[in-house]
Amino acid sequence: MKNFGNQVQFSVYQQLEENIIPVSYEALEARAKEELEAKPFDYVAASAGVEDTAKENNLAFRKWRIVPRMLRDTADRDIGIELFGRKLNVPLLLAPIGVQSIVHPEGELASARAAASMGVPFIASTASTFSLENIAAETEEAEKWFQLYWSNDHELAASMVKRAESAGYGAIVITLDTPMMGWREKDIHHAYLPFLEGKGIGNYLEDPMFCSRLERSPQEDIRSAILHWAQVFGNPSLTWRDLEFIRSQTKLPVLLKGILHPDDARLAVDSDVDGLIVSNHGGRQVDGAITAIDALPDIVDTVQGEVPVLMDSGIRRGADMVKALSLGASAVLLGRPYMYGLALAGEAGVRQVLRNLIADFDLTMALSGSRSVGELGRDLLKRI
Ligand SMILES: Cc1cc2nc3c(=O)[nH]c(=O)nc-3n(C[C@H](O)[C@H](O)[C@H](O)COP(=O)(O)O)c2cc1C
Ligand SMILES: CCCCCCC(=O)C(=O)O
Repeated sequence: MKNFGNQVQFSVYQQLEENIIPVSYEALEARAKEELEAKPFDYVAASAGVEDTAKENNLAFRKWRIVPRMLRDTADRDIGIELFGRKLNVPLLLAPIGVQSIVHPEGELASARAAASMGVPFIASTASTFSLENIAAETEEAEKWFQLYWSNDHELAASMVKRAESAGYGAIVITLDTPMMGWREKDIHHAYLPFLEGKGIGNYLEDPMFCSRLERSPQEDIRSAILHWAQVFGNPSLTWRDLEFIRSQTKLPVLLKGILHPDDARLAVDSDVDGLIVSNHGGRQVDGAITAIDALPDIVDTVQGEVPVLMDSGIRRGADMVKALSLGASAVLLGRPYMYGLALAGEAGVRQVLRNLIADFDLTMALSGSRSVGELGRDLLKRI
């Protein structure tokens, strides 16, 4: 993408393009709160405990300041990168987010289409409303990854990985931080878990291994299928030794999501994984956990470039992207902002969230004196 920020500014200032959703993240969230019922809004917006980590995820970015460089000829620039041998328009992916139909009936299908139209890889969650095959069909050749919640039924986990490979997904992301749900006070207050209403289990209901475990098909007895899902969803007994099993099931790159400790980063690299995602799950799991941007530098130093290190949790604006990439992230994942775009305007809303973020990133990078992502480095930042 060349000089994308200028193109967007031009078309918006000239009113060639309309703003269909609020531009600022804070206004976007506030509008989504007005539009959605309390239960689904809180499911997306809220986090674990007193939500300290969720708040700090955003504030921690402010402890890093960009020190822009001048007279560096940024007239002609390119924000593309290469990841696992594929070219990406921008160092950005859509984070895996489950059960998107609670905010919009087209859920993941709309988000995946918007991502594909912007050249941004979509990471489909195991907990998607729609099956991974249906999501893949919406995006055809576009780059997409599959996120695995590793069931305590190993054959079910293997079956999902194989389905993802057949459906054209380009990488497997194993999320390690959610073998069970964190203590999410607002959801508990509402007594709300969408999965128990049969939402967000499309990948299970269409899985032959899952269905083979049921006495009756989900069409005949959805209640039993939901109860079985609740029994097999997570696997808190996994250890580093188990990773070899998933590795043996696929030739795709395997990334681990939810790494925060440098020692775990080392163990991951030594376990032959292909990439890491530094993440605290948007503060939804361990309240009080270190923020992802604070965890990132030590992990990058530990990994020493052996595998790409991606990050999420708190990416809201272009400056956040510049800071994460300057600290050594290869790319970042966007989470809640696109869910609010989806809630307000479906596919077009997600596209506009992406448009604004990418334009902001392009301009912030250029105004800081870099022509390409490869030029971003720690020398551009000061910690205050
Ligand atoms: C509503 C919601 C559902 C999520 N579902 C998943 C999921 O199914 N799998 C997963 O790995 N992460 C999931 N996440 C975590 C995101 O992938 C990402 O780590 C998080 O949103 C980053 O925080 P941020 O959105 O505040 O930037 C979910 C997050 C939200 C808000
Ligand atoms: C039983 C836990 C399912 C969680 C799936 C969605 C998710 O990751 C989230 O944060 O919410």
